[in-house]
Amino acid sequence: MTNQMITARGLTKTFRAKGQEVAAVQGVDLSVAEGELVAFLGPNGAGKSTTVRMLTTLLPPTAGDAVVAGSDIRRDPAGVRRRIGYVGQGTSGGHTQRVRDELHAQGAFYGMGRRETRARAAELIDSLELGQVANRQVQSLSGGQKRRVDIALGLIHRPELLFLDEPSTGLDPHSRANLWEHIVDLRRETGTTIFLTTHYLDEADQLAERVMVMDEGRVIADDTAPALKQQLAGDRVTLAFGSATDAAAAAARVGGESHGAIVTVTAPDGDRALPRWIRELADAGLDVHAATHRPPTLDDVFLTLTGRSLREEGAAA
Ligand SMILES: Nc1ncnc2c1ncn2[C@@H]1O[C@H](COP(=O)(O)OP(=O)(O)OP(=O)(O)O)[C@@H](O)[C@H]1O
Repeated sequence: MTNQMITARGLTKTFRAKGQEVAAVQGVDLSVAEGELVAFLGPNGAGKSTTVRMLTTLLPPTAGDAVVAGSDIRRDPAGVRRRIGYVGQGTSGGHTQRVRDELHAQGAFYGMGRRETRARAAELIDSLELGQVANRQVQSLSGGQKRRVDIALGLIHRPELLFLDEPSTGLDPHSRANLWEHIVDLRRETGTTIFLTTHYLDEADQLAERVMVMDEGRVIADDTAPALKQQLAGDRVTLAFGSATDAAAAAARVGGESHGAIVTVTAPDGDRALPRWIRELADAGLDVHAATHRPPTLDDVFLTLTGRSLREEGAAA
């Protein structure tokens, strides 16, 4: 049987701020197996960071329990902290120390010996391609380099489980892609279990073996990205007609929606259904002038589940 690295049951956090209650996390159940790379996806304010802060023992839950890397978060928080790495949002913001010294200090913090710390720091500097900047002050680095230093700091004590809270927020697309490559490589080399939060759909889609979608304090979906897309969204097919009347008649036949002369329809195997629809509609005297087909995205999944688009919310934020 696979060992579980995280098991949480009924995890709940209610904040009281200015006389108001905020139900940030509402009874979350989750399991992460050893070696998995899981993305925790959701819009701003969904409760992702609050969940991670409870799992990493930075915040006591209002209710519920969790066992993380073999220790109970309430009974043995020190045990959890010893075995996990945590990279928060903007951890190494304004450090005046050099990269290498920062890593050495972190090793000492975890009680590692001098020789072991130095060897481990050198290894991480190498695998995260920080060699060129190892003697520079952290505060002088680019956003992408700083995030790689954050990850090295989180990994210095060889944790079994690494939490990355929005690792690529604020990075340009090139630096984000570069950071993902490093995360994937590290994972392949070390087998570290990784739990990352993100509100980037493509990040969750490309990086993670499993995606948990969170909204308004609850986990509303939990599966692989292809399974979520297939089960909850389906292919999106768009058909164009010569008139709104034709489109309305066609929509009724194929089970889609018409907007002016355009029909949109969602189907599990839209690519295969398309030629059949075109034939059947032509037989009924409804000429398809143009047709497009696109596979579903995680945003379609979120839209199906919540009626809202995560992409628009992300853009608004
Ligand atoms: N210390 C706090 N006091 C009061 N409310 C809080 C506190 N921390 C978080 N919240 C609220 O809890 C909810 C969940 O916040 P959380 O930061 O967990 O969301 P998130 O999914 O991580 O969002 P983001 O993607 O913006 O980081 C939000 O409504 C937030 O305003």
